[in-house]
Amino acid sequence: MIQVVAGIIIENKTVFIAKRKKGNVLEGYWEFPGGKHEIGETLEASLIREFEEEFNVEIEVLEKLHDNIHHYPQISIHLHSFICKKIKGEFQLLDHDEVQWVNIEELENILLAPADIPIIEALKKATLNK
Ligand SMILES: Nc1nc2c([nH]c(=O)n2[C@H]2C[C@H](O)[C@@H](COP(=O)(O)OP(=O)(O)OP(=O)(O)O)O2)c(=O)[nH]1
Repeated sequence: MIQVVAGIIIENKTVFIAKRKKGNVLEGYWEFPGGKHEIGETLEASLIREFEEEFNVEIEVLEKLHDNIHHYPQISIHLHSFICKKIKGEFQLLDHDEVQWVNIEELENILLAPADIPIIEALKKATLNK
């Protein structure tokens, strides 16, 4: 089982998602950006590192949103998602094919990585009265 972190950034009621690059596992699927947790790091530190590596932005990790285990044919992942905020920089496309901001209600019409599907409900609940 690998530990994976994913960051959820909401601005103007839309959420930031990125399309996985051609040639990567889950190529063409959209994800909440992040990546594998590395030994010796906190989950939050992994997420900050991944956003810097993949988009050259600095984020602040605000709160845990959800976590779930998903079994892919080749690998099982424990996915931890966190609500984050961009605090510095403009998004640069360094490791994805595309990015977009989508309304939370539109997320279910997007080809999200299968492990990310439960995050949609958690996100709807968390933002219900906001
Ligand atoms: N980053 C991210 N990975 C996800 C999500 N959903 C999901 O199933 N995954 C899977 C895809 C991969 O099997 C794994 C994360 O791997 P990754 O390739 O993004 O990790 P990484 O940036 O550390 O990549 P690398 O060092 O192996 O190149 O988790 C998601 O929302 N975000």
